[in-house]
Amino acid sequence: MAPYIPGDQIGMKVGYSVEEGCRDPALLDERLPLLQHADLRDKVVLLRVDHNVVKKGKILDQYRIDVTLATMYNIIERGGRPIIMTHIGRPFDKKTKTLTIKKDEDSVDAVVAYMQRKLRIKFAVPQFHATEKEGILDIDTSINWLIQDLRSRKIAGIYLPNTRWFAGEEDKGEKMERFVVQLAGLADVFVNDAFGSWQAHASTTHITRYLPSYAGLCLQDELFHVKEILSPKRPFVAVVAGAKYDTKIGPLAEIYKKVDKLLLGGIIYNTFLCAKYNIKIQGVEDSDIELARGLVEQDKTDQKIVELPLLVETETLEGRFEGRFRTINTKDFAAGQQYKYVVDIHPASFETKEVLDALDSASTIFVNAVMGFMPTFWHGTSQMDATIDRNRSALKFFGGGDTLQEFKSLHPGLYHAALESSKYYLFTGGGSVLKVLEEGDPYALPTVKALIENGKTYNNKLQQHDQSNYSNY
Ligand SMILES: Nc1ncnc2c1ncn2[C@@H]1O[C@H](COP(=O)(O)OP(=O)(O)OP(=O)(O)O)[C@@H](O)[C@H]1O
Ligand SMILES: O=C(O)[C@H](O)COP(=O)(O)O
Repeated sequence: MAPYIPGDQIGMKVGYSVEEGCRDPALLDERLPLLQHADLRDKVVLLRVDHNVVKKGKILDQYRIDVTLATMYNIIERGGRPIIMTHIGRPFDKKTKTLTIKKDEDSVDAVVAYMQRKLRIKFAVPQFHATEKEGILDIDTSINWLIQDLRSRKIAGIYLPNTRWFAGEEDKGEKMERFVVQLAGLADVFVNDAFGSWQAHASTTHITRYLPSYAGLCLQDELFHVKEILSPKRPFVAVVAGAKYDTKIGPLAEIYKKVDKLLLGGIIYNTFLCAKYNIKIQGVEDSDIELARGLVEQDKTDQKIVELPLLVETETLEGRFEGRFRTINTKDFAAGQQYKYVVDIHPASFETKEVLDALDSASTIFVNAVMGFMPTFWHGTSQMDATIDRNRSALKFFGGGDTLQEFKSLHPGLYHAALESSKYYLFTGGGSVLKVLEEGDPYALPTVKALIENGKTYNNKLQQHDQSNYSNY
């Protein structure tokens, strides 16, 4: 406890301040411009968050929203007026190059409704004209009406439509430039609080070229904690599974060098098995199998990948129908064989000696893993969570939108205990942690690098006033 002495006039103790619960910003790289250092009074603040928690129009786990509320409170308490934005899902199909807006599935409405219920304040969501295959081409000037209401405090905030509904968000050329300039024109300051959204897109990275930009409080926390797995206590085991093969196979090769053991699941594992055993699994693309060959070669000598031997094969993705799914064993794989969809790791895989040895002896475990096709094939993920929890002494880091969401829905008690436990840390982004592990440096994430570059340009100096009042947020 420290005495709290208000102003200069009184000069005596009239209360005390509680030190606990505030992170010391000095523990972060000093090149990173921090929200605490921004001048926010009467400024419109464009805040990028990762509220990518909506599945088919519903929120399954609010964690990623809740951890950004401190940043929102900080902005509003210091006189800023927020325009919030997030991506939801992957509406742009890289293969067909079409952007499909599915209002019932990937709009921000469920997030806005949740925040309004939670905070009892009102947000407005602007509507823009969308084309059929390219999404929204322009932010039109009708938004100025909402900005007027925002400045005059008639509304508490503006929440933009899904950033990936905009043609410029993932573009690399003119459409991106146009979108970024329009976005920047809405605000005075940019704050990035989206640790999970590491990909260099318009609203995460390019926007920093046009506005003074700062790291939000959630991003700061995540950068602080991710350092802990860059120098892990060994043995270090990573479990990587799920669906995002395209963005995760690259980092995996580097991560392989850094771990002692690696367990794979989901589409990533299917692809690896196709490359290793020269088999075919329905839905696994030949081009992806080629990308996995490097990992197979690497593992012939280093033997770090612990095989989960029993898998679940199904004839249909429509459901779990008796007689239409079966257990298969990697021991039976022979070159040239063809399998239907492989949609889960059989729970018994986690009872084999090799797997138990790896997980029970680990001192650090990183989990970015949904083992099966959800919500139907959940059994492998459930067993994985339980097996990992048996190791009471290891530091356990879970990261990823779906990873956390499934952890919560399959083991609600354990999930809530993990939130409070010093042996667990839950990251909002799984792909981001993989990227940090690949780069070996949290400040090398493209989004974070952009903030640092911006700091040099705008020379975001800590103001005396802000330092005394806000450096302990
Ligand atoms: N064998 C499989 N076949 C098809 N889909 C699978 C399979 N295994 C897992 N999945 C799907 O993978 C998805 C989760 O993967 P994803 O890579 O998005 O993980 P994540 O935890 O959200 O990480 P990140 O935060 O990096 O996105 C789930 O929707 C699940 O249904
Ligand atoms: O869920 C996630 O991992 C983040 O929101 C990032 O999503 P992305 O991999 O589609 O960029």
